[in-house]
Amino acid sequence: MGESKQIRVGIVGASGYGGVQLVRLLSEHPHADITYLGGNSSAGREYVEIYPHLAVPLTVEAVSVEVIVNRCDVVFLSLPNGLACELAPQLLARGCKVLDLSADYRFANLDIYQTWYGNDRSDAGTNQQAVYGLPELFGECLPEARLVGCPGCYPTASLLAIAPLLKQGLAQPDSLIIDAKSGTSGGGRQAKEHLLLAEADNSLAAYGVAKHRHTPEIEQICSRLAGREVMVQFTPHLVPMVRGILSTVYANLRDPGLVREDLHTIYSTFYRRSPWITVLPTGVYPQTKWAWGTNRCFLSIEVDARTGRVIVMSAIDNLMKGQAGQAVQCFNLMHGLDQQMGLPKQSFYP
Ligand SMILES: NC(=O)C1=CN([C@@H]2O[C@H](COP(=O)(O)OP(=O)(O)OC[C@H]3O[C@@H](n4cnc5c(N)ncnc54)[C@H](OP(=O)(O)O)[C@@H]3O)[C@@H](O)[C@H]2O)C=CC1
Ligand SMILES: CC(=O)N[C@@H](CCC(=O)OP(=O)(O)O)C(=O)O
Repeated sequence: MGESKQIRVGIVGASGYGGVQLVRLLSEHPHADITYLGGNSSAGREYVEIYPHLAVPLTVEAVSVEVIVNRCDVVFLSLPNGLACELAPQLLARGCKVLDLSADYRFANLDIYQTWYGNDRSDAGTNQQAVYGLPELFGECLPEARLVGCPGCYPTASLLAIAPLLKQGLAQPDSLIIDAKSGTSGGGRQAKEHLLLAEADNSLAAYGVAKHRHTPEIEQICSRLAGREVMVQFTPHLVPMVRGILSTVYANLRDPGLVREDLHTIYSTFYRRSPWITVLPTGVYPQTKWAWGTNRCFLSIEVDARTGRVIVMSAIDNLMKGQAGQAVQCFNLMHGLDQQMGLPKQSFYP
């Protein structure tokens, strides 16, 4: 039974791509009232001026902890990395729950965060309280959570593909190779040269090879699942499309005698209580377009009997299951609500 009262929510970073998804979803959520929108360069602007199609009658305000804690029960921080770790300790101390969409609260070990993100931190105590917001793996921690570190988009797609392999000991952990592709909205709304239409369109390239900051995030959770240190090979690519991630994972099977039907049964059982995960029929491979605008993750499992490798394909919308949709799923579970509440189930197609 969920809470029946309305929950007062704030969104900081409301003008960004994550922020606008949150406004879209939460303005239609039956148990949420948006009471605060925060920003930096957009502060002082009417939200309808920034996003006329949403017709939300609020003004973006400069960030003020005092105002947020007076007006909100929960706040979503959809900000560049390194800002949430300044705000969250103050918000939590004043009784406001926090869902952070950046990387600030994704790492149990802050040394790893500091190595990869370079920000100095003085909030180790706060960081210890954070729950990694991937409900299909850690959902049981969410009802008690006051601080959620929502996962990155590539880690979400990749970990949902990998989890059954490691949790059930089906694959050799150090053989994991992740080849992932993202649409350009993954880079956010801020102007960046490589995301200009003339640069990104009609072209395909890898980036961050052997050094992308989602590598340690994926490794941290793989290590938890495998019960020992795991390293992965992760290569992201930029695709000339707006939304979507397709993550293709390769691993050596411990038992090369397994066939795809066995793995299909194992994955279907593993995700039997996960309404946002669809394990596709054998031989059907996912398209990012099937997840567009929804919180769904489509998985497909194949085995190459010649090499003894399993190949798992995972498709999500990076702005939904990879970001704002997943944050709303976590918000629901934090408040005893149905995890599907306020989240679209069917995509546009074509
Ligand atoms: N895009 C994606 O697919 C995913 C992104 N993420 C993470 O989510 C977070 C948000 O990403 P995204 O929405 O793409 O980013 P955007 O660049 O689209 O938006 C960033 C937002 O942060 C605000 N902001 C920046 N600096 C400040 C500041 N000093 N004070 C207050 N507000 C500030 C901006 O406000 P203003 O316009 O007013 O300056 C803007 O609203 C990032 O940490 C990102 O890594 C996670 C998963 C997926
Ligand atoms: C296409 C593209 O540029 N994608 C982004 C992923 C954004 C994200 O989720 O990164 P955080 O860990 O900072 O939240 C990137 O590769 O940096």
